[in-house]
Amino acid sequence: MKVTVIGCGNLGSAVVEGLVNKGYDVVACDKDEEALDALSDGVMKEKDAGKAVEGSELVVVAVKPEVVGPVLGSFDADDGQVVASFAAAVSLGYVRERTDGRAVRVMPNLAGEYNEMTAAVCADDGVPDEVARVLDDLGSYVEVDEELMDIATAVNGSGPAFVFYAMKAMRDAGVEGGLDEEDAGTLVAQTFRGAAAIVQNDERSLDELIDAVCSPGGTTVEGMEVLRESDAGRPFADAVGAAERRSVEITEELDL
Ligand SMILES: NC(=O)C1=CN([C@@H]2O[C@H](COP(=O)(O)OP(=O)(O)OC[C@H]3O[C@@H](n4cnc5c(N)ncnc54)[C@H](OP(=O)(O)O)[C@@H]3O)[C@@H](O)[C@H]2O)C=CC1
Ligand SMILES: O=C(O)[C@@H]1CCC=N1
Repeated sequence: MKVTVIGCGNLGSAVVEGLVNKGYDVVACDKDEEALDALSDGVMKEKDAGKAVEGSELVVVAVKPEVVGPVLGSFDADDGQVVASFAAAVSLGYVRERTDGRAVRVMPNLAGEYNEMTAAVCADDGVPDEVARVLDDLGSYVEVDEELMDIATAVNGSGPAFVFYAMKAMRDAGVEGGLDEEDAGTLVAQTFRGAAAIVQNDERSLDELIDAVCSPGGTTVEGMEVLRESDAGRPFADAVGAAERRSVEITEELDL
């Protein structure tokens, strides 16, 4: 399957590389030559969006929200092509009005590069097969009503940054305690990965899993007391709330 990705910055390049990993024919389009040069050799590179979308079943638009309109105006899609906006705050209706292709709104994240992304998707008549296949190959997806895209953006689009912040705090504490920075980084990264694997495979709730780690009279219970007393979950919830509000605000400010 041929996929065109327009906008190959932080997010678009991750999507391109994730698709290359899975053997897709990928056409990368960016106005910035350096962004194209940084991509894998197997990728077709094209600066002109009109040429880049020719023959592609799926066109991914991964530019900043304010550039989505001009980009959609720079190529003609037909109704046999799917045009998926991967931009925050850009409504499905905004895309639909600017393309003859089938419009889809996706909120992805940077883990697409390693085929570990999860995405939230909304579309008019269910998720088109082309999008379902690509998102499955990049990781996984959930279909949500459009009114939930702002909170989904905060949770899974912005989410990796919040997780990196928590990881940094734990790594730095490890270094402060005497661990080598690289060793601490390895321990923290695999701890997050392992914890995620448990959550994805175990039927116990998050609270039950916390209890499973807390041996009576042991070490974890002391750490959990610190987290609970300082209500350490609150700033994370507030961060998600702030990101959600900003998503709504961008849509309103730019009439997207
Ligand atoms: N970064 C992330 O983790 C996530 C981002 N997103 C969404 O992805 C989109 C892109 O974000 P991000 O990758 O961070 O942004 P970047 O600025 O890193 O990437 C955007 C790229 O698009 C290029 N570009 C701008 N105008 C055009 C054009 N007319 N034609 C082709 N390419 C163009 C930019 O070039 P130049 O730099 O020269 O302007 C740049 O290389 C945003 O809408 C964002 O909401 C969604 C989820 C996660
Ligand atoms: O920060 C942003 O606006 C984009 C959308 C989600 C992640 N990055």
